[in-house]
Amino acid sequence: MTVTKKYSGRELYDAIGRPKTIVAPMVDQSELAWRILSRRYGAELCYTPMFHARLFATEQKYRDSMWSELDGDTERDRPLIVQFCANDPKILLNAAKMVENKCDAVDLNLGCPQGIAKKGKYGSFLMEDWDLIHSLIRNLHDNLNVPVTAKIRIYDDWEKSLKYAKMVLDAGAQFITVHGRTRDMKGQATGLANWKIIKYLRDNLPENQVFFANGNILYPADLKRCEEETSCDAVMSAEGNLYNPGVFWTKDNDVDKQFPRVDRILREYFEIVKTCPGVASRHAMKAHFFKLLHAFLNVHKELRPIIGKTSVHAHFDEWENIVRKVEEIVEEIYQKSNIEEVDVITEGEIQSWGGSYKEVPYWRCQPYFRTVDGQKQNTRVLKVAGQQDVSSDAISRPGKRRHSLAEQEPVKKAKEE
Ligand SMILES: Cc1cc2nc3c(=O)[nH]c(=O)nc-3n(C[C@H](O)[C@H](O)[C@H](O)COP(=O)(O)O)c2cc1C
Repeated sequence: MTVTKKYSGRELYDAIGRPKTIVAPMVDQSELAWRILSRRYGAELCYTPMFHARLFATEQKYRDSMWSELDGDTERDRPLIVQFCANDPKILLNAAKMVENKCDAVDLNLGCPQGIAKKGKYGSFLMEDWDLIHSLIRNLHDNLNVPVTAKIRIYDDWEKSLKYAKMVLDAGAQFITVHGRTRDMKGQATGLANWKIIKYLRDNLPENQVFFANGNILYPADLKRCEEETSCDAVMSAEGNLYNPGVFWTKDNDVDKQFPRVDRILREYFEIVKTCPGVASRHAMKAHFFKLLHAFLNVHKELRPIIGKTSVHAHFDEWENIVRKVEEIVEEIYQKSNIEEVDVITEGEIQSWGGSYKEVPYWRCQPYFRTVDGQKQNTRVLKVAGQQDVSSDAISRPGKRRHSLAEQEPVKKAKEE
């Protein structure tokens, strides 16, 4: 069936309110509850985690584990783009048809760099087979009621990257997201995303093309910097959003929105999880607790094993105890300390990626930095809390971060392939 009228990219972008801030597709992490929370903190468009098209199309159990009746809900979960990995146009279409009335577009994952994606031939391992990519996108473009979009990685070769992006658009992709890393930039070799090539692609694609940039967002201020440096329509964040949902808050400099207190955000998130049907939001909960509390747990280490051993299937009361404990600890911090003096977000030195480092108290959400030696983390934050002082040299560039989850989670989910 050929669809007679559906939005072009620019029409769709306008129709969904010209979003500027985007929650990236993240396996096990951009599920319904997280999206609802992120939207409250400034995310204007969200992607689902990558769903495996064949499993989604053929296995009810898999589908139920990924998708609930509230996903794509017009009140709470839009605008929404559903992402699939696939290598068979018919199967992809079958999967996409199942969600086409519950989302604003369907995205093809062309970025997963995992070994499992290599084995199953999907994600970034389709980069060797442009004909297949073309037919995957074209078939959706011709037959789906909603537009198709694509998220790509780059090649080392800028010209090849440009030809590649043009091919993806020629096939029918209406939005293109460029993650400014090559397929080999993963694990220890993740490195910095290259905004210059993102800009190069932007400049050499049709002016009207809806274009999103992805990579290296740590602070709200990085969003504007990225937009200016790449001329993109909107900026997508994955890790920055996971460690601090406030990363998308740009309306004002409200510290409570940009760097939320961990006790408050944890409570807010937990209450949202309780309202979400299906299992995906529950399954993702433990990982979200750890990330939201990352800096906090470096100080209150005693909570780590408690969270670690609490099952995602445990009664909510067990999780409630953890949330309460965090609330008590932060309450105590505010009672004991002269918070006026320490609870200040100050600008640090300019880092080599171009942004400025901020000193954020450990009881507030903040980006995750790994140190050069991989041993100590968030040492600057501890310094603010008066517990430790270290040289700024101990802080690595964001490029030293390892996207361990980015690399591992898709393996877990897609291992049936
Ligand atoms: C936990 C996690 C899961 C991810 N899962 C997906 C995914 O399902 N689909 C996808 O296209 N990219 C996935 N990615 C990659 C991100 O969407 C993003 O392209 C990458 O992390 C770079 O953005 P960042 O620098 O803001 O983290 C994942 C990343 C993380 C951290």
